[in-house]
Amino acid sequence: MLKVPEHQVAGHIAKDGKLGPLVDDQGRFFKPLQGDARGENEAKFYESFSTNKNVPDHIHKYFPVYHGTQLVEASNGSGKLPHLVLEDVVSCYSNPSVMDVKIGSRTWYPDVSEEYFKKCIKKDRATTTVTLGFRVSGFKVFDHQESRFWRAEKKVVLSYKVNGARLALRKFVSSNSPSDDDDSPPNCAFASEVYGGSDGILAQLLELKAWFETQTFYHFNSCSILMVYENESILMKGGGDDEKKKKPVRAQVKLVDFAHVLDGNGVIDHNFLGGLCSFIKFIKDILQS
Ligand SMILES: Nc1ncnc2c1ncn2[C@@H]1O[C@H](COP(=O)(O)OP(=O)(O)OP(=O)(O)O)[C@@H](O)[C@H]1O
Ligand SMILES: O=P(O)(O)O[C@@H]1[C@H](O)[C@H](O)[C@@H](OP(=O)(O)O)[C@H](OP(=O)(O)O)[C@H]1O
Repeated sequence: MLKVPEHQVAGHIAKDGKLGPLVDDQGRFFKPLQGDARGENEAKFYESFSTNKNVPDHIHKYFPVYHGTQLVEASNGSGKLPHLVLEDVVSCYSNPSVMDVKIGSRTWYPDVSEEYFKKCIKKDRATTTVTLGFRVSGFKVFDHQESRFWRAEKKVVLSYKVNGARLALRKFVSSNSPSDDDDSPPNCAFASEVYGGSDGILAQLLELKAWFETQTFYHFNSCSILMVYENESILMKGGGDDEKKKKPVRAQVKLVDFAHVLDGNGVIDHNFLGGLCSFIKFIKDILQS
């Protein structure tokens, strides 16, 4: 039985009769192929990437596993539609905190229509895409004090300027109750466990950066970094039984949304690489502060 994903933080959402992704209980994420070139392009990317032997295994792990396409009953009631069948990257968590960050200082790319260019540049200028080389697209944090999720409001997220983006990255790893109009500064209680450490978010981003410094196969236009972790496992550390103490934090970085990936044609993806470097600097600053 397919259902609407509980932990989706951005993009097209399957509600109010709209077309959006679905998940099953086997850890698979079904993303409908958008009826235009975007769906076809994303499927083409996954076919190419999943069989590309030039991409090292330690890089493949930053992408959802691809299980082909399948006709399934669409969320908008329009009958069976082709869907990408992907690994549901949050299915192994019980209460995941999730953030989607769109990377790049532009989301448009050469040869798009005038209409698409205008739509993109408007949003790129209104958000931190142009100024920072990335923008937060959405996030949710598991609030332990209240034992429930807190979700950032989409219109607030899309209005972030530099300080808003910095604050969001701090809230994402804080244990004091988050809110959009909270005066108390985020305490960054989970920063060192989630962003830091030998297998934390920063280490993973640096591994990705090293690949982006040389890879010229693909240009990842308008693609997002998804960060996921479980704060429950951090809070349980140091107390409780041994099993709980051993539960790993499992902070993960995954790349998602490949509807606008182009062939790299032997050229470095400097739009993604530049955005990634800028994003890394923000994460480093939080760790150092
Ligand atoms: N493989 C996955 N596993 C779990 N969640 C995912 C996966 N892929 C995407 N998501 C969730 O869905 C959201 C939207 O994903 P994606 O960007 O691929 O969709 P989209 O509708 O093409 O978005 P946009 O409108 O920004 O182009 C992500 O922010 C994330 O929360
Ligand atoms: O950031 P938001 O507010 O969620 O807005 C969406 C986001 O900009 C997507 O990147 C875009 O899809 P493309 O990048 O594929 O164009 C989508 O366009 P759409 O609504 O025309 O699908 C927007 O709705």
